[in-house]
Amino acid sequence: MDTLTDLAIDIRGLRKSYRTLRGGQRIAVDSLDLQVPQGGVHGFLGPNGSGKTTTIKMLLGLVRPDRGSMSVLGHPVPDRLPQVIARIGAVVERPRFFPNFSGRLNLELAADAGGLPRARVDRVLDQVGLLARAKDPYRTYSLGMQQRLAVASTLLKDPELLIFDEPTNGLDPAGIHEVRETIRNLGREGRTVLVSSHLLSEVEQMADTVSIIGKGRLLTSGSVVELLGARASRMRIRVDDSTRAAQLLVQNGLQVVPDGTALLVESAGDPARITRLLADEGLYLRELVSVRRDLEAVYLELTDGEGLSPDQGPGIELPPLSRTIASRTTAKES
Ligand SMILES: Nc1ncnc2c1ncn2[C@@H]1O[C@H](COP(=O)(O)OP(=O)(O)OP(=O)(O)O)[C@@H](O)[C@H]1O
Repeated sequence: MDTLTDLAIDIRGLRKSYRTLRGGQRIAVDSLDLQVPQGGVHGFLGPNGSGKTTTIKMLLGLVRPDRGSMSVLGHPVPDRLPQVIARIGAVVERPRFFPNFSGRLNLELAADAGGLPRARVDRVLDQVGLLARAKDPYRTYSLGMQQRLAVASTLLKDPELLIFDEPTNGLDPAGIHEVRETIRNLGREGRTVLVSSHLLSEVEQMADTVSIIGKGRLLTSGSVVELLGARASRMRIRVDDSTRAAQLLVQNGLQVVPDGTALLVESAGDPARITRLLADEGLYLRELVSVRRDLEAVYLELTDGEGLSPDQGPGIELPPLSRTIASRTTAKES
């Protein structure tokens, strides 16, 4: 995401406020910066009410921003939206299809309405894995299938950029899996997909890059690997004499933080080195756990911070790791 031309979406300083019933003001989106690189799946993450839908609606010209600039595929929007809309497919609200018509007929009608060739219908049904059920009435489709039909209808015009607002909301695990796979495949085809969600684990599984927002502001963004990798080599160790162990590790150039009765070793590298350093001094590990930072932990740290005050700008530093999930190698020597 380096140069402007690499960006599918570029949002700067976007703001939208709504009037409340009591005559006050609710800021839905507040000085938001969002850069989405071209190609692949970009997760747009934030808790409920953090401004994702409002942002997406502004991008699509459905809601007028108070201020800020937006460009999509190199065109400033909303001014140049008519020039670029044919290259964008979006599913923002629950799609409406005729319940008694088949999936195929529904798409044929959508193709006719959009002036698109009916010949594309079977191709897009195949892309979302619905070809085998194309003849069945829409009302017999599961929620996951209904959502995939909505995705198929956006694919009719073969868009470069796809925008999905919480596409797995209300789906059961099987439906979530189907929709997730469909989205992943679209990213692999080289399209750009912006997908909003409040579910980190879900985005972690389908996104290449991610932006996390809270209270209408960007908290952090980057590749999923970068965000997860930042503290990937942190280890939690437990020994009987943790004071001596900490001194020894620090003397050997390692950064050590107390964690209850355990010690956290930053950038620990090869666990064998720690094991050896300690054992050479007669300190034996009771436990060694590698602590992997997953997106869920990053998200919790950043948004848990509902204490985030309105004047805190974008790109705040990640706070120290207070919650860690995952673990998984436990070596015991005693
Ligand atoms: N039309 C509106 N009138 C007044 N307030 C609104 C309107 N639309 C959104 N809001 C408020 O703006 C804030 C952001 O809402 P938005 O729907 O964009 O968040 P979101 O991140 O998409 O959340 P969710 O996942 O729950 O939809 C919320 O406080 C919401 O109540």
